[in-house]
Amino acid sequence: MRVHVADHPLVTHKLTVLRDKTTPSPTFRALTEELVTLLAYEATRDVRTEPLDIDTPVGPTTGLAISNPRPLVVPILRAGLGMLEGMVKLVPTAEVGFLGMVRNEQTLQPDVYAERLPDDLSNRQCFVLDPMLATGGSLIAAIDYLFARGAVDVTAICLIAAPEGLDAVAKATEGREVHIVLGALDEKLNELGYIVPGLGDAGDRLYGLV
Ligand SMILES: O=P(O)(O)OC[C@H]1O[C@H](OP(=O)(O)OP(=O)(O)O)[C@H](O)[C@@H]1O
Ligand SMILES: O=c1cc[nH]c(=O)[nH]1
Ligand SMILES: [Mg+2]
Repeated sequence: MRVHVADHPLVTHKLTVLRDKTTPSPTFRALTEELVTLLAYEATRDVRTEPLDIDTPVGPTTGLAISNPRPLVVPILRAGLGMLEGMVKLVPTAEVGFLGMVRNEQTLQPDVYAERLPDDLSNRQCFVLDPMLATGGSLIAAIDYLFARGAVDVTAICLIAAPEGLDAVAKATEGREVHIVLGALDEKLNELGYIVPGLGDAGDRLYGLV
């Protein structure tokens, strides 16, 4: 598993505002979208492309285009939905699938309550969006879904991760092509399974519902 932690002052600045408990939902949503765009730049570094011949007003040249089959972007509901617009702004030709998951707050195990993905993902590059990688249970379940359908590689974009969750994902996905792009790698998980210092419950902060 390849992990990239963004080391850029713009990312850290925006994350600092996001973490602040006084930041209201509208600002939180705007910053989440801006952050995913910055992280997507790194996450799409290995997106598959093919040469494309075009004519500029001055003459012919060969550029490149994102190859078919198009990349699949999969936000994990709810909180991952806050990252979708930022991602598709950068990769407008991507297809979008959805996975709805909620972590049981007692067992910390993810429950899948919605799934809308293409049946056949063979030869597809997939980009999973979820702001928080805590125990890793939700991301492991999402990655398992995608590989079970034939995905060839999966890149997850997360704003914040805990070291415990990152280790769990690395173990569970050994031997598979999995990349993780993070805005920050935090200190630890607390006894309730929240990332410390983290930003609290990302879904609640985005959408204000419990
Ligand atoms: O790594 P894990 O321990 O699995 O925790 C991370 C998950 O928790 C949050 O979702 P949550 O279950 O709160 O659902 P929500 O997005 O609807 O708030 C977050 O968006 C991840 O999906
Ligand atoms: O810190 C955490 C852990 C899981 N889910 C969140 O939204 N935040
Ligand atoms: Mg939540």
